Amino acid sequence: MLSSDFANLASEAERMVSFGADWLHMDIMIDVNMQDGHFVPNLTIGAPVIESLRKHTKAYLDCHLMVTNPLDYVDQFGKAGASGFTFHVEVSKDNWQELVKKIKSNGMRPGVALKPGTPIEEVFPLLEGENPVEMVLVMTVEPGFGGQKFMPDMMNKVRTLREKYPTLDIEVDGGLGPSTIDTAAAAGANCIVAGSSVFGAPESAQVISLLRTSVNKAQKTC
Ligand SMILES: O=C(CO)[C@@H](O)[C@H](O)COP(=O)(O)O
Repeated sequence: MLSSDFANLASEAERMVSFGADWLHMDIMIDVNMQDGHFVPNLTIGAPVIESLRKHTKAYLDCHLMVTNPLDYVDQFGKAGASGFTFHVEVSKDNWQELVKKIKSNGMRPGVALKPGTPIEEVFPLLEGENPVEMVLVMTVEPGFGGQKFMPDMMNKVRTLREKYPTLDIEVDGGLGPSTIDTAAAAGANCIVAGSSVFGAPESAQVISLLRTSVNKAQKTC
């Protein structure tokens, strides 16, 4: 939803659901009380906006927390009605087990994300054991802004994940659209985040349908 009209978020959400979106991907960029800056060079929305939006939609709110201390936000987002809570592995190597437990106890689905420069091996521990994350978000752009160019090199990460974890939900995020979806789907991605290619299209519903068809051809959708 980063590409949507934030002044009309509820109606934009309803519009995308009516066009066939399965999930609404919410880019959360809200580091506060940070001495050393922010996890990403941008600010967007926080839990109060999720709480307001939840009053207008039953859609799955797939929250991607691009923040330095995700543990600080779990309770807020759970109470606000978030469906998925995806944190970054770069800032949770020491406390991901606590994070996953807290996310689940708040009724949300835990996911882990990684930036383009982070090796895929860094998420493997979070997929093992009795309390694993349930989705991996492979960033295909540097997080912080929509409308950037898809990074095809990230598909090696998706292929590696798909081979190792055949039933895992693998989400890709950044520069996905009609010209890049087949590459991502063929690599094994089954959850597709698309902002500017959908919101910027004259026929958004057609783009959503094209994305889904490509993934269905390659494998099942998430
Ligand atoms: O998390 C991010 C950006 O930080 C992504 O969700 C982008 O917002 C995707 O936008 P498009 O590349 O699809 O326009």
